[in-house]
This record gives sequence, C-alpha cells and structure tokens, in this order.
Amino acid sequence: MRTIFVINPVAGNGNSMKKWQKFKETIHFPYELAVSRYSGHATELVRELHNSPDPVLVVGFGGDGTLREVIDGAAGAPQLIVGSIAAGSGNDFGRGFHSFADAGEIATFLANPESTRKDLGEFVDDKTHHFVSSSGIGFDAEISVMVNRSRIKRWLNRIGMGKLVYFLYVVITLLRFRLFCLTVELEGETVHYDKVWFATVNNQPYFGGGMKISPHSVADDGILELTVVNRLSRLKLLLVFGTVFSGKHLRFKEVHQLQGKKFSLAADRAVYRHVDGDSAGRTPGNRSIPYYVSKNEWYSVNK
Ligand SMILES: Nc1ncnc2c1ncn2[C@@H]1O[C@H](COP(=O)(O)OP(=O)(O)OP(=O)(O)O)[C@@H](O)[C@H]1O
Repeated sequence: MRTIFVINPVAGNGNSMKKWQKFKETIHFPYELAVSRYSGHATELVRELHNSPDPVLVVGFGGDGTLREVIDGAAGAPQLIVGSIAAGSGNDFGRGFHSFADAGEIATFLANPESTRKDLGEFVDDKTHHFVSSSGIGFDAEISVMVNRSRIKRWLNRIGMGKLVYFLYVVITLLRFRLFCLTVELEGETVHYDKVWFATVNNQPYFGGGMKISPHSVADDGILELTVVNRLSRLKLLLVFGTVFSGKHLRFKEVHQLQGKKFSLAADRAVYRHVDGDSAGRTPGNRSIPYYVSKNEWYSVNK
C-alpha cells in the first residue's frame, strides 16, 4: 500500500514543519511527501490520487482545516484511506476520528489495513462547501474570523502566548455581537428561533478545540445534529460555555438540539460562518441554506 503524508506548513501556528522534521526520523517504511502551498492545495493534491489503481493511505499532517481539505480530496474514492497526525492548534478531528499517535502505529496499520466508511457534511450557496466535524454560524464563527484577522496574533504566537488572543476575542465578541433570528426547516417542519448566539451543524461531537457540543453525533449514521443557542444573557452564555467540555450544556433550556438528514438554515442577516473552525465567509441574510450528508463518502483508517 502506498503511503503519502500531506503536510500543511502553516498548521499549529507554523509549528507543523518542526514537528514533521522530528517525525520523519521515526518513519521506517517507504512514503511519499506532498506539501500544501496554499489554502485549498491539499484538496487538489489528494484529488490527483483518484486515478490510483492501488490503495493509498493518505495521512493529513496538520489540524482540522488540513484534514477537511484532505478528506474533501479523498471523498468518493474508496481506495483512498485517510489517517491523521495531529499537528494543528485545536485538533478536534483526532477527538472524533482516529489520529495516529506515532509512525509505529502507522506501520502496524499498514501490516493489516482496514477502513471504515464515514459521512461528509455538505452545504451549497454560491459553491459547494464540505465539513468533516462541524460547520456553524454566529458567535463562535465571528471569534475565529477575528482571531485569524488579528495583527497581534502573530506577535503573541512569537512570545508563546498565542492562546491569549482567543480569550481576548471571546471577550470583545461577547460585548459587541448582534443576536440574530434563525429559521430552521427540518423534514417539512419549520422552527423559528430569536435572539440567537450561534447555530452549529455537527457530524461528530467536538468543535472549538475539545468542546463536546454535540454529544450524540456519530460520523457514519447518515444523520447530522443541529445545536442552536439563544435567549441567553452574556453572563449565562459564559456559564454554558463552561459546561460544553463535559457535554452538560444540553440541560439548559436555551440550548436546543435537533437531528435529521437535512436542515435548511436561514438567518435574518448576514452572519459569519465557519467550516471545521476555518472562516467560510458569511451566510447570506434571509436565504435558506440546506445542510446534509454528501453522497460522496470517505474512508477512515479503522481503529
Ligand atoms: N501553504 C499554505 N499557506 C497558507 N495557508 C495554508 C497553506 N496550506 C494550507 N493552508 C490553510 O491553513 C488552514 C489552517 O490549517 P489547520 O486548520 O490544519 O491548522 P490549525 O488552524 O493550526 O489547526 P486547527 O484547525 O486544528 O486548530 C487550512 O484551512 C488551510 O486552508
């Protein structure tokens, strides 16, 4: 079986290349290397493998964005089996799917390769977007956009205080976020929510670097879960965030969860959106966007 490592050199705030330099010394099997040169490049690199007659183990070496791109490229090709080495910042992928601990574990897998079919989330506006773990609109997406745009991020990273920038933007966004109204259509029923902080669609339980926002999500059941949080004071929102790591937030009456094969979401204004924690523009105001499981499935290393 061929093995290809797809490396994102900017993952983990630029530390993934350093991690790779150490990691490669521990590999004792033949492998190929592909380095992502720009956003979206990993998808293109992996798509080129669709013609491969032989099975290929494609190991994404990066964070959640890298794995989304790799899986986007691999989806629809059963001979491409995706594995990962966590080298990002949040690494929610490794919480919901299997992530190899070291090169030795990859060698063990190669001796007896088995794969499992997994769902890929999809929605369409002006183009088709995919998500592996989650995609959401509102408060959390606005924080990721602000953090990624932030000029002080690079400076804080340099002095080893990169996490501080998230805390800073949680506070700033908390103070200035404009709540929105959301209309959800699910299997012929329409539900309206007002004063919404955020809505997130999950394929696996985790988002935001270890928060168990959607405890009932299973990544191979053909079903997605929608979580909507509304009508909370700023103070209570912080309290609810504190309980998400344990999955206890579902006890709050302001946290709503729905399950289905397809949701359509319409916000009453343009709201920031993320896919797997990466900025994905804004959802258009007053237009219904359907979220569903793609017909193109992907194959994960079986563990
Ligand atoms: N050479 C490149 N230059 C700039 N951006 C790139 C390059 N290659 C990939 N990217 C982009 O980098 C983004 C961030 O990567 P990734 O999400 O893997 O790292 P991270 O943000 O550190 O980790 P996590 O999402 O787990 O917190 C990806 O969405 C991808 O589109």
